[in-house]
Amino acid sequence: MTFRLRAAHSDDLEPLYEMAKLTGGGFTNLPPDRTALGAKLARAATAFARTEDGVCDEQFVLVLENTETGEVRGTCQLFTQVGQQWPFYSYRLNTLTQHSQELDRTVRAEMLSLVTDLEGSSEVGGLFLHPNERAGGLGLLLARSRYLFIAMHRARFADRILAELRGIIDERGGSPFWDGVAGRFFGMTFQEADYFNAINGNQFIADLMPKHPVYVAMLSKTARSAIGVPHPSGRAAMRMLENENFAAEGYVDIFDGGPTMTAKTDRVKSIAEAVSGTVDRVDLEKGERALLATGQLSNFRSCYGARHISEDGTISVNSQAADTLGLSAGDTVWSVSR
Ligand SMILES: CC(C)(COP(=O)(O)OP(=O)(O)OC[C@H]1O[C@@H](n2cnc3c(N)ncnc32)[C@H](O)[C@@H]1OP(=O)(O)O)[C@@H](O)C(=O)NCCC(=O)NCCSC(=O)CCC(=O)O
Repeated sequence: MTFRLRAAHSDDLEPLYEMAKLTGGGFTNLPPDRTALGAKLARAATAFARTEDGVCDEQFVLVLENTETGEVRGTCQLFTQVGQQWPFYSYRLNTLTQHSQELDRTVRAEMLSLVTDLEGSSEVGGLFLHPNERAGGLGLLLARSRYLFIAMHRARFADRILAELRGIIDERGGSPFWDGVAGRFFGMTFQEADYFNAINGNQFIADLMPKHPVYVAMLSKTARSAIGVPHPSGRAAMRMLENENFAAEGYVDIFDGGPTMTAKTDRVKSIAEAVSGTVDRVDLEKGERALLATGQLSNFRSCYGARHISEDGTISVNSQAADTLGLSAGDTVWSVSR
């Protein structure tokens, strides 16, 4: 079976909707709502169509396609500049240390402070692979292809990049962090808020969120233990982010407490190691396993393959990858070791 990533277009609405229904909720970037997904695809079409360089508030959607059946089996997204239309709020976990001489006691209090520190960053998100295709390396293809896309369109992205991981959700679909923090100010369950959020965006959360720092010690044990902890199904995503040099630096989602991971864009491993070259031969038999990508914007496509980089910088690729990407000698290809 051969898989290829490509730019999403409006015909991908139904498969995206079918996948969105499988996420189990709380997955902000992939709501199971045709109107919201259609708007996302329209926004991506505008981003793919703009050819000037420079960072502005845009969003790209990519899909993973089985090249034999044409079926869409996975998706991922890139946001170039968060916090432009509305503030991008996060909770930052801070520590306040105080000392009493009379008691000879030092007390450390952890606090969650509402901040907009990450405003202006780029974001990767909406990573989803159909459950039947998991554990075979396709998740890595999906995630890492985005970094090749960034390397290939570097001027369209900011110098810092973030990824938000979904937080803990209990058996009833509730969020212990929501129940302990924001939920107290909204008069809504997490599921109601999640649904409203999927359809209308999360501005209402920012509007009604308490603006003062929250002392962690005053939260329930279940809310406390959800701070900065990813949903179990997000562990693979977290592992992949860590492998790319992203780190959790104390920022958590104001909604579900899930960790926000950040990195300097040029230090993301797959971006730093991505190289471009002109295709020499397309019949390579033995080479280094690699991710290969080609094409600009709406014509972007990527897949797994094999490469050999010659001393003059030209690159030979295996015939299957060349077929999958439609490559011939003289084309430009970007690659990174697998
Ligand atoms: C995240 C993906 C796409 C990953 O796909 P696969 O499970 O097929 O992954 P894979 O390619 O086989 O493996 C990727 C890497 O994760 C590791 N891995 C796999 N399962 C793991 C687990 N349970 N705990 C820790 N690590 C795990 C593998 O060893 C491998 O790392 P090594 O190579 O080191 O062995 C999928 O699991 C999925 O769709 N999950 C449900 C949706 C979801 O939670 N998406 C993330 C949302 S968060 C988001 O979108 C923001 C983050 C982002 O966009 O990057």
